[in-house]
Amino acid sequence: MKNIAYIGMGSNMEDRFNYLKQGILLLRKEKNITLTNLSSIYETAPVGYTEQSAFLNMVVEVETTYNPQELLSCLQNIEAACHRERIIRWGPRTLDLDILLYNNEDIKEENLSVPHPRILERAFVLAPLVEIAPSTCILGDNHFLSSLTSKLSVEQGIE
Ligand SMILES: Nc1nc2nc(S)n(CCO)c2c(=O)[nH]1
Repeated sequence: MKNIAYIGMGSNMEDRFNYLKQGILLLRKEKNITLTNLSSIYETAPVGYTEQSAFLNMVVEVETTYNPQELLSCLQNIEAACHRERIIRWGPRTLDLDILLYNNEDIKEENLSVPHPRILERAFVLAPLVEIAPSTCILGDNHFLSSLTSKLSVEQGIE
């Protein structure tokens, strides 16, 4: 069973570009993951914890036979291989890999929420995501994020 997932990638420590490249190379080595699309790389100002360097962000589309927990574990192993140390929770990192979307599934588990809970607040995620997967962000169809977006719009009285 092939699953489609979108993974947010970010780095703001040391050689940021090389960490993104390393992350992509390690993803490509995974036999249960096929990279099917890569966004451009965006340089973005830090949000949340702003006392840190600018990030390089991108989003990759993958096909995978991993279930969400297996995919999460794989991404955490790749982060560790890129010397990811969680010193300050929202602080600088060599490589950050977040599951943004997994099919159209709504996952709420102790260690995993998909769609990513802050996806709609983060231009550094939405810009690369809409670049490679516009249908995930267009109102009107039944894609889960669209329904999330439209729900947010209604809640905020936009519509
Ligand atoms: N621009 C930008 N700001 C951020 N703040 C946090 S936390 N992060 C890490 C997101 O998991 C980022 C990021 O990747 N990019």
